[in-house]
Amino acid sequence: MPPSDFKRVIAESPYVFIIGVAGDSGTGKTTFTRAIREIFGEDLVSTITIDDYHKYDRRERKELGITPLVPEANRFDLLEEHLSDLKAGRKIVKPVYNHDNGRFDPPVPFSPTKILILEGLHPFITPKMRTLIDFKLYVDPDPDVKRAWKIKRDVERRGYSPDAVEREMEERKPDFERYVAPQCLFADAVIRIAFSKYGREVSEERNVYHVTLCQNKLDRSIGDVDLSIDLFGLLSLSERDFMVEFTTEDVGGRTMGALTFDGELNDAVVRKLERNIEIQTQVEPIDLVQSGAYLTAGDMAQLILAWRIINRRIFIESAPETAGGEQAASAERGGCRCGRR
Ligand SMILES: Nc1ncnc2c1ncn2[C@@H]1O[C@H](COP(=O)(O)OP(=O)(O)O)[C@@H](O)[C@H]1O
Ligand SMILES: O=C(COP(=O)(O)O)[C@H](O)[C@H](O)COP(=O)(O)O
Repeated sequence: MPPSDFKRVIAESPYVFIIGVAGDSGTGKTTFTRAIREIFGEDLVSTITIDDYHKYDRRERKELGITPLVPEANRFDLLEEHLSDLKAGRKIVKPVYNHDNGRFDPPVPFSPTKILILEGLHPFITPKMRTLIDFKLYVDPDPDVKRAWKIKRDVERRGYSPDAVEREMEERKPDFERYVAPQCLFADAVIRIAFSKYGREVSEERNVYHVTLCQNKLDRSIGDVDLSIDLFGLLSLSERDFMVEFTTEDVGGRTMGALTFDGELNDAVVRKLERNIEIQTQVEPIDLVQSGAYLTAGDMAQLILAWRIINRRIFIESAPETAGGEQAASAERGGCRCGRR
């Protein structure tokens, strides 16, 4: 497929490709989802947040003494129905949860786009949801990163006090461990985020993190992307600290390839890498360097993930009958999370 054809092929195909993004509150799901929308274009991508499918409003949850992490506090039957409709190209009328007041706004009409992102606490919780989702991502920041992100966001944008956020995080921990974390066993890719090894202030001031992308093996590669392309030569062009490492990691009993980045790359290096990916895959990679002269480790992980999602989408175009199957180990196996805590 010529590079420029990729978006046209998606736009013209009837297939609705669903990307699921799972993770705890404040782990970067919405931020990541926004980046994917920018990469593929607003006309092709829309997002559903699973918070809209809460069964109870904030006051009712308080009265019942349950957190939104408990599956029974959510309308997964309705969500399954809606996902099936959207996958079949049908419009839905979607509920809306309002984070400002903790209540529900009137439902809104929602039309399917060719790429649909489903993000929230439980996208992989039922077998049907797992079957409907084509690419599953689990975001897993270190507890100290998660704490810093969640406090900042909930204080600045949702009107909570830092103490209230900390208290809530503590209260939610058992339900997180029980109902949200095990979903990483179903993921095609897991993103782990730690503060930069070059210093926490580098993370806080320049948004540079130590990011590990754990991935399943590809269904079928659209060309082996050889990232070893004189990587040393490339990296020595970089004006700032940058590291890349490839290992394998145990993710709940599965061995996944783990690609770790930390630091920043300047645009000359990134353009060379992008060009190399383009030549090898025949898919035009997303132009990520437009936003600034430096690309962070997190941007780099997003680029690889976006390429991986494209790969899966092309695979489905060529073999639609194999799409959406159960791919990972059962969550019952071992009952562990991402195998690292
Ligand atoms: N990749 C990232 N780099 C830097 N900060 C991030 C990143 N992802 C999330 N954050 C911070 O964490 C906060 C919560 O992220 P958000 O995407 O709203 O989480 P979620 O949707 O999982 O609840 C954001 O407001 C932002 O401050
Ligand atoms: O856990 C989450 C998920 O949201 P997100 O992933 O967007 O943080 C929220 O706490 C609930 O949706 C309700 O929260 P509240 O009672 O605070 O409205």
